[in-house]
Amino acid sequence: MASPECPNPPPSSSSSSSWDPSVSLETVRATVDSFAAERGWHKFHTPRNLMLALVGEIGELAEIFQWKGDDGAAPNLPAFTDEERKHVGEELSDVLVYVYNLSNLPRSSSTYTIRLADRCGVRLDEAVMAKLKRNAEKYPAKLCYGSSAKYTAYQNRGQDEGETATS
Ligand SMILES: Nc1ccn([C@H]2C[C@H](O)[C@@H](COP(=O)(O)OP(=O)(O)OP(=O)(O)O)O2)c(=O)n1
Repeated sequence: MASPECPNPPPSSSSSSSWDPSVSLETVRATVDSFAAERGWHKFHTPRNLMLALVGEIGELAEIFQWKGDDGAAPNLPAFTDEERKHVGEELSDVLVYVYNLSNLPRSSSTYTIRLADRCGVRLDEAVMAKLKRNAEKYPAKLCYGSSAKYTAYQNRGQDEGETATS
């Protein structure tokens, strides 16, 4: 039986951004897995620690949206500066990285992360690859192997030893 016609059909897509198909979620997962292995960090990436890290990154994301109001945080983020928009992409990337490490979490969590980026007009495919590169620079394997300390703990030591651990 034919389905009844919708009187006001929605537009087929409201998407303002796109996704490079060469950046797959498997690329993100595998890159983070190598990143953790090269630093001896699998022992820190327990479900408990990843869940807490995920909540922390969602808090950082929420902070950028705080006080913007409904209109300011409408699709494509009209009240956000370019810097804030870039920051949204970075925090969404961290959320995606941690959600995807918690592979037992419902995949709807990554769906919401990707959908949110799309509605913000943020290219999450580009942002997440840039953030993964940045993470590797911030946490030089030689300096942080086997340690769960924040990158700020290596900054001075890195300069002394000719390594980079930039903020
Ligand atoms: N033990 C760790 C530490 C970091 N990361 C990765 C996942 C995130 O993508 C990013 C998080 O790094 P930071 O904890 O340094 O947090 P931020 O990048 O948000 O830096 P800041 O808190 O200075 O804004 O690095 C990880 O996988 N495991």
